[in-house]
Amino acid sequence: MSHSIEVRALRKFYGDKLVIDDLSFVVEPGTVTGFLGPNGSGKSTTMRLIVGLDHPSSGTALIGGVEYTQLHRPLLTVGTLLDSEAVHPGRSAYNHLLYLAQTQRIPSSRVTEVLELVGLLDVSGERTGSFSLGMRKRLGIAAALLGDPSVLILDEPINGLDPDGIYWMRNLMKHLAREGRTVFVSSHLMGEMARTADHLVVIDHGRLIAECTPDELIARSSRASVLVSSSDSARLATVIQATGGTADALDHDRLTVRDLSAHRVGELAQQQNIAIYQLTPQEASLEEAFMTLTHLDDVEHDRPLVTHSRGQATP
Ligand SMILES: Nc1ncnc2c1ncn2[C@@H]1O[C@H](COP(=O)(O)OP(=O)(O)OP(=O)(O)O)[C@@H](O)[C@H]1O
Repeated sequence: MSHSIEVRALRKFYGDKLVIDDLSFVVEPGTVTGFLGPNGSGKSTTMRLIVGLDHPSSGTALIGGVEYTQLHRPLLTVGTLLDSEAVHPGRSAYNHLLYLAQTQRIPSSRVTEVLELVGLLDVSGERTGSFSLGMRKRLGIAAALLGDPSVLILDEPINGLDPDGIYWMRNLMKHLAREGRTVFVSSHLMGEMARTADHLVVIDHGRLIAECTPDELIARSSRASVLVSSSDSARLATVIQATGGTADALDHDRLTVRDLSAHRVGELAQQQNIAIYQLTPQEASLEEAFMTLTHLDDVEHDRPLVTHSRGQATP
């Protein structure tokens, strides 16, 4: 059975500092949900609250309707890869996983299975202290998958991986979601999230600012633009500005135009007898959309971009 993650009116104070501020969102099974936010916005804290490593000041974080600490054998429901997870450097990969398996009465045959799944079977007898960052991440994923859980909570799993490792992790997360699992993953790498995530939860200063698909976030961005190369950039820029657009020179014959469509720019150039060499709509990247969203003022943050009905689940 698959479980969703449901965060409701979550607040967390550290001393008198409010770090998580009335945060609510839902993560559904069968999807990779990216958890985005600037440094210090509260992603790791939220994940720690979900898995009971810290207590909320108020509000709830439920997995399949119950708190993590109420789960009887948690590794069978939730697999985690959190930054803080430490592995004893003197222990072999196999023994590390075997120890974890024994704490939850998971058969040792599963240890071999997950080692094979993450590509560490050949080095499973080696001490983890000699492992590269990529190998340690794979070992962390193996530990997360040990109990064949329906929910995976992964904090920055891609950070520090080489291109092969990123490709492997991306496909693994998609595969796990296709199997019907709930995959909740934080990342700083917007390009990766655009390729991997079906849904996004975006926070800033501990508050929800968007719960939507990557495409919806990009559509919200005001950074969409048109790249124009022409025979007279300076004159075209003047006309564009007089018509309500903005035009920034990229170099002597190219402009980046905002707030006017490519169609309109073409018409204006024709009216002015300016030759157009190139006219290309530029879709904002997820990174640009994210920058736009996280630089909105507080008033606009009071109206988060929630385009999915799961954001309105019952309290
Ligand atoms: N145990 C703690 N005691 C006091 N403050 C804390 C504690 N843990 C986190 N914080 C503060 O809470 C805020 C959110 O931190 P958190 O690590 O959750 O953010 P993050 O979004 O995961 O950041 P990053 O992307 O840089 O990892 C930060 O201001 C951090 O300093």
